[in-house]
Amino acid sequence: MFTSAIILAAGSGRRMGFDKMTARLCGKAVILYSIERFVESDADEIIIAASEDNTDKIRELVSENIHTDKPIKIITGGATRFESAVKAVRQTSCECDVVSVHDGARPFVTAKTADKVALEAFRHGAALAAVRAKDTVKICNDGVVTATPDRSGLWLAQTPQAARKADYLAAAEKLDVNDARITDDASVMELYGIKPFIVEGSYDNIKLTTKEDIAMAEYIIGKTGAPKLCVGHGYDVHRLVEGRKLILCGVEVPNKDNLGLLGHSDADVAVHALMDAMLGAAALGDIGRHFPDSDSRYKGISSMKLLEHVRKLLDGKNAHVTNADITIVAEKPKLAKFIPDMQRSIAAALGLDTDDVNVKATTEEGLGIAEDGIAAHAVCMVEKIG
Ligand SMILES: Nc1ccn([C@@H]2O[C@H](COP(=O)(O)OP(=O)(O)OP(=O)(O)O)[C@@H](O)[C@H]2O)c(=O)n1
Ligand SMILES: C[C@](O)(CO)[C@H](O)COP(=O)(O)O
Repeated sequence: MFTSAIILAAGSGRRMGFDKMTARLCGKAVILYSIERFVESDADEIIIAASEDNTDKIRELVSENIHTDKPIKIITGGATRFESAVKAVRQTSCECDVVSVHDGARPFVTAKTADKVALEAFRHGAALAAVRAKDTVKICNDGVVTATPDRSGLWLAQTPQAARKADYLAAAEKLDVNDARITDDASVMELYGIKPFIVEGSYDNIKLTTKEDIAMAEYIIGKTGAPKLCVGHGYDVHRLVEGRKLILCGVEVPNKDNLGLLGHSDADVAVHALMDAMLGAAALGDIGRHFPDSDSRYKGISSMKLLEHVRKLLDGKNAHVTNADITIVAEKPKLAKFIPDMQRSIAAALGLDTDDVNVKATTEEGLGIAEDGIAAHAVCMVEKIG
């Protein structure tokens, strides 16, 4: 069974008041929670329907945070949820048997529920995650109750909602995208004549619709494992010699004395200190252990490449840097005018805002090690989830 997961992120967030897909929830963009669960699931590919306004940001979030061989495609959604879903289904692989549509606004789906819904859709034609109604439900007209349906048969629909691709497309052909009865994918299948199978979901699989839902989502994250904050510190020194490039925080610093730092890699002492701080916070050792100078693969390598690798090591532990502060200790050359570029370079490498990265330079008043070399200290905060 080939399953295509579709994550809907093309809504306008009108009731929330801002784009909820790219907003951060405990430090992580909302859309990333669902993408990670579908990467973990048995789905064979992921199609994200984004809006014209959030496509670039979502593309950036995916490329910086999601490391998988699973194909991920980002398409432009439509004016309604149904239209976005249909556009995405049309972009699935020709091998696809089952399409499983999920609201990007439901960050707490689990891979297990996603797999169960897809499997039951393959067996029964359509399936959805849902929970039993806990409250008594009233049907009203003109402000007065006209009926109280039997609660034992009432379920609250969640996502994912899945169907066989061929049936979903055939149903879409027959239906009007603006049909007010279509509030979810299960109703598409019902109107087509297929009875969706219910997979009992979790009350935690809430949809972020209004601002109050954010507080609930933070509570759920706390319940399932509050993010733990860990601090890390790194320190490094390299000797200054003639005839090498001087690279600091990934930025080349030209200088009249033609001085650069000596080392097995490009000897970017500031990035080395930062990597040690990150590895320290995540209890992953130090750069000597991960990139030994006896290994020829690292000869002359850009330390920014090593930083990319360290970031992936942290991702593997569900750990993300939330801010970094680097102090470069150098008597020469003067570094002030290069600092904004250094901050931008580190922020881009770590997927942070430039406001979350600080680089500063100081001397040792001619009293210390910085006479013949450059040293760097770095501290960073790392948030570990789960
Ligand atoms: N044209 C649309 C409308 C909605 N959605 C997606 O469908 C899901 C459920 O929609 P909802 O919670 O209503 O999101 P919004 O449409 O963004 O919210 P609002 O109705 O308040 O504008 C969300 O993941 C949303 O991004 C979509 O992909 N395309
Ligand atoms: C699909 C859904 O999440 C099931 O509960 C819901 O119907 C989406 O509704 P919205 O009007 O797009 O918020």
